[in-house]
Amino acid sequence: MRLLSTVAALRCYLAKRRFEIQPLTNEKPLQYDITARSKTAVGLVPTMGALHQGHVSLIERARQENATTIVSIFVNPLQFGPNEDYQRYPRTLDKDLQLCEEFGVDAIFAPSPEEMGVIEKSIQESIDTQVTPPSAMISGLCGRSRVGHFQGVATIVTKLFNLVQPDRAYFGQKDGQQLAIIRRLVADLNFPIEIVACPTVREASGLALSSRNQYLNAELHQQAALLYRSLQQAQAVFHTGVRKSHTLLSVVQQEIAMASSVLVEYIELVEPNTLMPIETIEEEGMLAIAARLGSTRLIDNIVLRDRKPIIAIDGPAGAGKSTVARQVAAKLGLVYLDSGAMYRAVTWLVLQRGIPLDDECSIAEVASQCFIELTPNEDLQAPVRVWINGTDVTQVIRTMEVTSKVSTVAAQSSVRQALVKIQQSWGKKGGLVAEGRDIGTQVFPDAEVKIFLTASVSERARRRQEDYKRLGQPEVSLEQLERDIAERDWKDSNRKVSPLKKAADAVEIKTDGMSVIQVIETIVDFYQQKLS
Ligand SMILES: Nc1ncnc2c1ncn2[C@@H]1O[C@H](COP(=O)(O)OP(=O)(O)OP(=O)(O)O)[C@@H](O)[C@H]1O
Ligand SMILES: CC(C)(CO)[C@@H](O)C(=O)[O-]
Ligand code: BAL
Repeated sequence: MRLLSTVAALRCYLAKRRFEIQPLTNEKPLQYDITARSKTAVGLVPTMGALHQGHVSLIERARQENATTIVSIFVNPLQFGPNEDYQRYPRTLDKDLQLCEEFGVDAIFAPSPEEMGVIEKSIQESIDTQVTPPSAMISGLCGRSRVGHFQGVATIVTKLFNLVQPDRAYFGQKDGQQLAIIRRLVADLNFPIEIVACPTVREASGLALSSRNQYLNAELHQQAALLYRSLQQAQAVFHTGVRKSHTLLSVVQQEIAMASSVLVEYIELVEPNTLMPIETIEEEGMLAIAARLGSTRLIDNIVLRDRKPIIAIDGPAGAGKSTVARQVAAKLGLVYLDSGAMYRAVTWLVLQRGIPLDDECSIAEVASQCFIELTPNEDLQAPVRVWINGTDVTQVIRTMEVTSKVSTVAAQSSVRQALVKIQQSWGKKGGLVAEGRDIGTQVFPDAEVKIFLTASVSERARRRQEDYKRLGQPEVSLEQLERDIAERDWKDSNRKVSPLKKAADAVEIKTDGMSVIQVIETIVDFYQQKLS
């Protein structure tokens, strides 16, 4: 692990690293490895140090998804107000280094304020260029008492993004307002960076881990657990069907009033992306709290979601995902989101327009402007009906030509980005069974049920041979099919964009020796157990 403290060293390290890890095109092991990481991606975990298990969860996620993981440690003066705890903030670099080493971080970037070009003053006193998020996002919640805080965060995060130029950056849901502001920053300033939100890690008492918990004495530490407990009380009331903001907020207020030493700064219910206050939860709401315990200011939040469940089914080619997903959806009265059909529809459009498959820029243009509709077919055995730009392509997307080109088109990052956006907009209300390579990891990381459907290479080769036989296609040897499948697995799990990966919280079903009906029953049982 490298410790880098200057911009020059960081840039040199990244340039070398990016050169060293160029993928070797002929390096294609026959062994299928779902734990393989994207070969060139860089993941950034921005922190202020005093690392704890919350940070470790971000690091672990970054390690899973990238070839290189960089942790930045910088107590940023710009985000502290004149009366805040900048001087007192815990600085534990030696311990942080040990922890990063233990969890496989590749490099730490720990610059001084001078190196970052910021004087040790608040944002109001800074004379340099600043990044100001939309005022509606920084004036409520923490922004009310921490004036200038989010300009300080946005400015330093922009600098870190420009310095590291990561493919992905990892932030905790605990700082929910920060997360929404950074997502907006990335969208508004067109940073080509994926923002990955990680769930809040908590102590057994429910208290969210925070570097500031060290400030609490034993008694306050115990009382601090009330923050999350009060949010959980409101969540329980929400689950009984209450949607009104004032009722949910008063549940939190009543609960928190039990501890005299907890001084509430705010309790608010906002839309999690725009941070606008909401009266009634239509789809989702972030219930957020900030409170003082003695001189320590703590924050926490919980996202309340009123949506029907989503089942995410991922797995390698030939595992039977589409057959299973369609029938699971029908059994449970959910909509089947056929992502394969969406990628086929874009492929059809590309071919129809005569665009060469290596003209990624023209394909990006087509994908980012297309309009796709899917409607379930009454007949369970028949495929979902698909329209692209108003043309019904249900039949034509099943031709050999589209079949042979779809994986090349689907591997292009612009295509995946465009389609993931559409899928996520459909998923807002839930009630879906979606199937693909990255549904549980990228498209719906908060899906209620995640299944990883797989089968051995030999089993999938055998099934494909049977399919070909049934369709009257020329016979292909099992060895050839096994080689093809292993190669496709390798490509799917090693591509830079949305690689095939089993989500950490997915249940694996290996279908060797199982009938389709048995697989469907297993998933339906699991769904019913999980949601009961
Ligand atoms: N308990 C946690 N679970 C998940 N992520 C967390 C947790 N605590 C902090 N993070 C995330 O770690 C990143 C760095 O946060 P930071 O270094 O400010 O730590 P912190 O513990 O939140 O400190 P503080 O509470 O003092 O602000 C942020 O993206 C933050 O959301
Ligand atoms: C994102 C961040 C590292 C910027 O200084 C900080 O706000 C934090 O630790 O959450
Ligand atoms: N948003 C976490 C860092 C801070 O409170 O300044």
